[in-house]
Amino acid sequence: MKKKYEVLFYIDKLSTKKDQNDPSKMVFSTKELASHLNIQRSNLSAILNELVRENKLEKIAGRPVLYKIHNKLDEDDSIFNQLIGFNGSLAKSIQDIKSTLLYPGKKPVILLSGESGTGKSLLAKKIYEFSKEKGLINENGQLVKLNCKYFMNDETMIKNLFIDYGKAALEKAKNGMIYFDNVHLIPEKYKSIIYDLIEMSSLKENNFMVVLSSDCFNENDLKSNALDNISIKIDLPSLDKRGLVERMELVQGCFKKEARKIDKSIVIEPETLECLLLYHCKNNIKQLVNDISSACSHAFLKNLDNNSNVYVYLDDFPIYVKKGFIFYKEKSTEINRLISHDFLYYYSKDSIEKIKIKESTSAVYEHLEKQDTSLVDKSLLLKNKYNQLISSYRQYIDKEKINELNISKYIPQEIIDIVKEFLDSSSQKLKRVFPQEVFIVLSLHLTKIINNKQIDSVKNLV
Ligand SMILES: Nc1ncnc2c1ncn2[C@@H]1O[C@H](COP(=O)(O)OP(=O)(O)OP(=O)(O)O)[C@@H](O)[C@H]1O
Repeated sequence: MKKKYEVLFYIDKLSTKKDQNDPSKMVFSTKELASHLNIQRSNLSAILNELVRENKLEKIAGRPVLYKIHNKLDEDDSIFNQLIGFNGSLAKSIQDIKSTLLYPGKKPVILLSGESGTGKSLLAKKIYEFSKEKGLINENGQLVKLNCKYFMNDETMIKNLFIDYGKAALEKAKNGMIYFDNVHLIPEKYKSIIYDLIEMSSLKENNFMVVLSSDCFNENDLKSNALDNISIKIDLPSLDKRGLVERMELVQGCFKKEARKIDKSIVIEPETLECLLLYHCKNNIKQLVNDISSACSHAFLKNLDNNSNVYVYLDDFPIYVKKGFIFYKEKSTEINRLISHDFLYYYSKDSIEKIKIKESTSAVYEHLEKQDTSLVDKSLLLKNKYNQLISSYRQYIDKEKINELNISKYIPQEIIDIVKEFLDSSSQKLKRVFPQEVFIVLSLHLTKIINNKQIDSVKNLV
């Protein structure tokens, strides 16, 4: 690693450890740094001045001259910050990768482990870009990707990996980086090629960095001697483990990207966003990205003739996306915090806007009335709307301690009678008993609709 980055990384690390509330403790003299880093003072001064010129350090004039980090490394790290989750589920992994890369010594070998579609290739690309920016690999060094998937069943290809295609790839990766994808797919007897690859990477005439990726389900297959040389293993979380806030960021990012592609705004209903946050994505982010992209192209083709915004409906997605509603109940609190049900979401290439919709024009009801909405979709939509209704009224009912005995304080008697009659006859027809909560919610909801939200006792409802 270039000495310059060793110095910068060291100061950044010390600044993190020192008391950040006391700026006087975040500064360093050349003497102090020279003794810690074991670099001659004259060489160190030259490096420090270069870092000041590059705007990475600030020089504080005086005796002795002091230096401090201009921007913390984390703050000016625009490469990893492009990843969704850089300050959340990926924060520790990114910090570990940076520390490993910047630590003096020979080039590290990094193993990225995670289920399919969790972002291994994208992270490998960011490692390449970061390494290039920090001078760890050559300015002209290329990123070469070898996917074991394509030669796992082809013995000749595996054997020739270092002779034909492989040789050409190694040549191309000289002074750059090789990303060896899906290494767990290499048959056991050929695993030693990974070991050879790692050995070759450090030879002066090759000098490339090695990043490997593997599916975490097959980790045991990797525990062969061939992989003893790995410097660091990074586990990428599956989409379920990233949490809904990050998933929302991913969904929003995808719609913005699609809007950029078609150069039009994309309009999404809140119910669609809910399903996208909740459905089971077997192939993680990759599947989410693909499902959103195909729905957008489907909607775009339907709207080809007009110049207005492209509306992407739940119907444009496959049925398994719509089934996301099934999980609404267990995640309703978090979903309600993230998605506003009375708004339509407009995505353009560089902005997201929310526009209020009236209850009467709610997209859900429009959908229910549409001829081509299937019965399954209708029942899913209704079930979801019902769950939303219950959870939004429940807070109010709990707060006001409303029950069957005191409900007449809040609801006109005619409405109470109508709801009672309706539930009694439904109960007989459907042969089921409705809980008290259903009676209270229906009464409140009906009052709210009839009075157009003007009754004092219910006007604060959602
Ligand atoms: N942190 C992230 N932020 C934004 N987009 C991401 C992130 N991680 C992955 N993606 C996107 O998800 C998709 C899948 O990512 P990627 O191809 O890197 O996954 P993978 O783990 O290599 O997949 P596979 O195992 O199938 O090869 C890509 O479109 C990528 O841009």
